[in-house]
Amino acid sequence: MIGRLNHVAIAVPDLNSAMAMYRETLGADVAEPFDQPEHGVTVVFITLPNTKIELIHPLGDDSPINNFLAKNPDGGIHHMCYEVGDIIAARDQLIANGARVLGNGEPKIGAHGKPVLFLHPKDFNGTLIELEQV
Ligand SMILES: C[C@@H](C(=O)O)C(=O)SCCNC(=O)CCNC(=O)[C@H](O)C(C)(C)COP(=O)(O)OP(=O)(O)OC[C@H]1O[C@@H](n2cnc3c(N)ncnc32)[C@H](O)[C@@H]1OP(=O)(O)O
Ligand SMILES: [Co+2]
Repeated sequence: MIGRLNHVAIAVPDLNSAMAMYRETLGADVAEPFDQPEHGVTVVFITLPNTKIELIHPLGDDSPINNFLAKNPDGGIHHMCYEVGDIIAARDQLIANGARVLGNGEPKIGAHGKPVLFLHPKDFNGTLIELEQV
């Protein structure tokens, strides 16, 4: 069901210093930040030859990453995003197998303009999984 690794997301307490570290220290191709109010985060994409890194920072008081950053004040790996061909078929198969889909179960449009869903980290060895339909 899952295909390519679309991105690895890292929650960061300071977007500007994280961008500078990837751009200057690690020499990566770092894009400009953009707000995703539907998701409660500000996002910066970093393009690597084989995948992307997504720096995420809370946007608004009820950001879904607030608790994570409170527990991990230096930041940390927040989720992995895997590509799927049909997100509704993937969702229904996951639910049938007992996995918990977060939110109301309906895909939202993600940072690439494509439908995304999240799966509960407690069902996947402590890893929050994002699915993106490509
Ligand atoms: C724009 C977009 C895109 O790429 O297109 C994005 O990625 S948006 C990316 C941001 N959006 C999302 O993350 C949406 C989906 N996420 C959520 O709904 C939430 O963040 C949850 C995953 C339900 C966690 O919510 P919250 O932190 O408020 O709950 P909580 O503190 O009670 O956590 C419940 C348990 O899960 C653990 N936990 C929480 N976040 C975790 C994470 N990222 N990875 C691994 N474990 C995690 C906590 O430590 C806790 O375990 P213990 O009980 O053992 O302490
Ligand atoms: Co993501």
